[in-house]
Amino acid sequence: MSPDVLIEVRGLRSVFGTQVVHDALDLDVRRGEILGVIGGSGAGKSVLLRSIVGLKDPDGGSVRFLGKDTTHLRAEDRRAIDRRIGVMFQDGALFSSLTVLENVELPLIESHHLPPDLVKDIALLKIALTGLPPDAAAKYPAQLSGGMRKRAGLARALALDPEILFLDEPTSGLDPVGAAAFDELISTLRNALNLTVFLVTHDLDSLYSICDRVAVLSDRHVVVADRVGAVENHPDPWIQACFRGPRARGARAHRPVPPTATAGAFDGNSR
Ligand SMILES: Nc1ncnc2c1ncn2[C@@H]1O[C@H](COP(=O)(O)OP(=O)(O)OP(=O)(O)O)[C@@H](O)[C@H]1O
Repeated sequence: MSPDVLIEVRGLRSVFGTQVVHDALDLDVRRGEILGVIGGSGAGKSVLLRSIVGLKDPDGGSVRFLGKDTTHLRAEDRRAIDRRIGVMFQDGALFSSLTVLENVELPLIESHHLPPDLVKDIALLKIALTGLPPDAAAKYPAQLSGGMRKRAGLARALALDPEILFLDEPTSGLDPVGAAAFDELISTLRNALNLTVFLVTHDLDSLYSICDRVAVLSDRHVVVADRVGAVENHPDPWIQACFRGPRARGARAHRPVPPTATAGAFDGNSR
């Protein structure tokens, strides 16, 4: 396994009853990249994310994290890998009975034996990193806007200083300005914190503006994983329908010039 590959998925099979969601699925996640994962509704993007982060056992094949097969780990080794992974689910998946601060403190309390004051300081730092105002820390999730809840979910995903961040449709439900700001935040954090980002999305603007590579799920496997400029020319019918539509034309037209800092963070960034 190349040292540039952080996660290697090989021959993944995922089954629910009689439904085969993934079959012979291969995918590499390279260190430092923002990998966009797209596909039609029900193509298996979220199940793939859950399989990689250990929330669903593969029904076949393997998931390797830094060369280590994660499917047959002792609990202690699983916890060590979990500490290197941050996950932000679509709705933020915050505990409604806890404040934002308490939500972000929780993984720190569960994983480290740190003094309460230090836990609080680290959590407040993560909250600030995501651009939330200081008064958001004391609020409950129901008192926040959708965009603020997503930032709070991101702060919690960053709590343990992960190497790799998994984001499940982070811009869904945001207005275009809020979605663009969230994209920029992800790109900035990737560069500042040397993160690798696995981004499940339906948002074509995100693909063009921040993703180094795009993996397309169709027909139970990854049809192509490449720079967006190469993916959009792939002959797969779903890809053609996706990238030839009016929304893709709009996203391409607004493609920003990649910042030089982004280019430096990932060698393969050559959109
Ligand atoms: N726990 C589960 N039990 C049974 N079926 C499941 C379960 N989780 C997912 N599935 C099925 O697996 C398939 C893939 O689901 P998944 O959520 O990964 O799709 P997706 O590509 O993320 O879709 P969307 O873009 O709509 O969110 C769907 O048909 C879904 O119904």
